[in-house]
Amino acid sequence: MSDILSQLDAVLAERKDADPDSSYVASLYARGLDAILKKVGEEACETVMAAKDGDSDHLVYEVADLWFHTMILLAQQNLSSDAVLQELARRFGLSGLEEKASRTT
Ligand SMILES: N=c1c2ncn([C@@H]3O[C@H](COP(=O)(O)OP(=O)(O)OP(=O)(O)O)[C@@H](O)[C@H]3O)c2ncn1[C@@H]1O[C@H](COP(=O)(O)O)[C@@H](O)[C@H]1O
Repeated sequence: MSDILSQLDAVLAERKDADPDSSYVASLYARGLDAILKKVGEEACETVMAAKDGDSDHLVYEVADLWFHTMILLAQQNLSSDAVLQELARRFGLSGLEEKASRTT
């Protein structure tokens, strides 16, 4: 299923050259970083509210919106979901409690 992330990454990269009037993603790029960050913040709040509702379909819908907008943020910063997947892979199997205890700062 992570294939959809790489397919979407490819679309998000293509949209950098697209007409903002013909693409939602291109319109967000055109509005700039602050507009993208505002959408990420809104979608994070909507995710919290959906979780509190206890409606699992609604929660999945809102998390999809949040992932989508964070992927736009990564693309705008010349990154992709692959960097995040690699970071999660690096952490895999590393206990969060042990990692916290090993921090020097
Ligand atoms: N996955 C998505 C996706 N998820 C959500 N959205 C859009 O994100 C927008 C913001 O969602 P909201 O629920 O906040 O809606 P809203 O309140 O009306 O939005 P705003 O007025 O605040 O912008 C809506 O227009 C949704 O349709 C998406 N738009 C596009 N994609 C993917 O991105 C691809 C490229 O899209 P375009 O750039 O539009 O061609 C598509 O083929 C899809 O694969």
